[in-house]
Amino acid sequence: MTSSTSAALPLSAHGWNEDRAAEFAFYAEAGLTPALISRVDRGQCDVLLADPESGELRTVRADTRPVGDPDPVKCPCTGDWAAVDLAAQPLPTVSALLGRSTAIVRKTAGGRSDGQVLAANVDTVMIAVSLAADPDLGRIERFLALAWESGAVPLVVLTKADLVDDADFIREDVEKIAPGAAVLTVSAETGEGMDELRAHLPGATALVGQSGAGKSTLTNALAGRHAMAVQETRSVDEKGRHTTTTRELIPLPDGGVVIDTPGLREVGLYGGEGVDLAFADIAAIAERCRFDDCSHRSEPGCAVAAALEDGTLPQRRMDSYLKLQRENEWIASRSDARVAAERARKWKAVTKSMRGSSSPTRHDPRRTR
Ligand SMILES: Nc1nc2c(ncn2[C@@H]2O[C@H](COP(=O)(O)OP(=O)(O)OP(=O)(O)O)[C@@H](O)[C@H]2O)c(=O)[nH]1
Ligand SMILES: [Zn+2]
Repeated sequence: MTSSTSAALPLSAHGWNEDRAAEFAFYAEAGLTPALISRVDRGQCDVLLADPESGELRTVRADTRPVGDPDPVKCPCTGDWAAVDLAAQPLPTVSALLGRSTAIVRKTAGGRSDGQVLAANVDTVMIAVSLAADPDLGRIERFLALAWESGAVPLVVLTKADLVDDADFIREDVEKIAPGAAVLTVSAETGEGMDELRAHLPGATALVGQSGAGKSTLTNALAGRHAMAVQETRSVDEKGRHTTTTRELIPLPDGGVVIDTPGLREVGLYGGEGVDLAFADIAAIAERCRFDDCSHRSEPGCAVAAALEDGTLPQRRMDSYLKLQRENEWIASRSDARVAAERARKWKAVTKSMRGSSSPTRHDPRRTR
């Protein structure tokens, strides 16, 4: 066993594995320590690491400025694995980030087309939905698209089952809009469904959902301690103050981690295949269309139109699919425009520097090389 893996031993229960150790070997030679980012603030973060002396898991404050990036998606985020220089003064520094196995990326709130990483390296994205109000199917579909796109496995958890009599009926409705994902009902209050939930959560889990959905309550139940503050009143469901204000990673006593995220009001998608995965049932129907490139508008032999007609595919779900697809296309076109603008800017800089270095023997830049 190399010193870098033995030093990281307590981290093995929380996601450190051979792939990460192999990627880290380079940094181990430079004397850096492997660490898991548990929360990020402006310019600094908390990391979990194995204390080099005692071998115990310990939280350390570190400077993140060396790994800052103009692209917010590349900035350090909760769940990232990092190489930390513990000897740096006045504060340990994060010298590098390891590659991410998964990342939950949403479009930043507001009109901009930047991405924002909610959590990195999670195996499961747990979508918490309160049973205290009628579930908003469109919103769940949106969260599912975000979850599928992350590369992790989505899991829908209907919370506060103690408040309703028809939890199982609601679960059946939600299962219909969540192809490929498990849907569970739980109550943190009575403990109902909690064992089944635990069985679904090996490894790293991120909790997403609206404010008041019960994410922090679930995090505390899973952690077996009061790790996160919980809303005081129960009447604020679906609106109300946001209790959780930062994304926080909590190591679980039996291994694995949970990342609690603040309630999300706006969940803009950030492109990719997530929408198609979330609506795999529609893709399956479309395979039966007569034409391979059927637009499902007016073509003869359109299986999607037939499914809408006979009600096997609800119009609401089709509309939701088209809406999320359009949103994704908009983001894709925006990032294409951004790439083109970036390229133009670089080209301008290159030609400018060529002009600046003009000499009597200057060549036509198009003909050099
Ligand atoms: N009856 C009942 N109430 C619950 C249950 N789980 C959570 N609650 C209540 O729901 C409210 C919101 O719970 P939180 O855990 O703070 O919700 P959150 O999703 O973390 O909210 P933000 O931190 O704002 O994103 C609190 O008053 C909880 O006590 C449950 O299983 N049953
Ligand atoms: Zn069709």
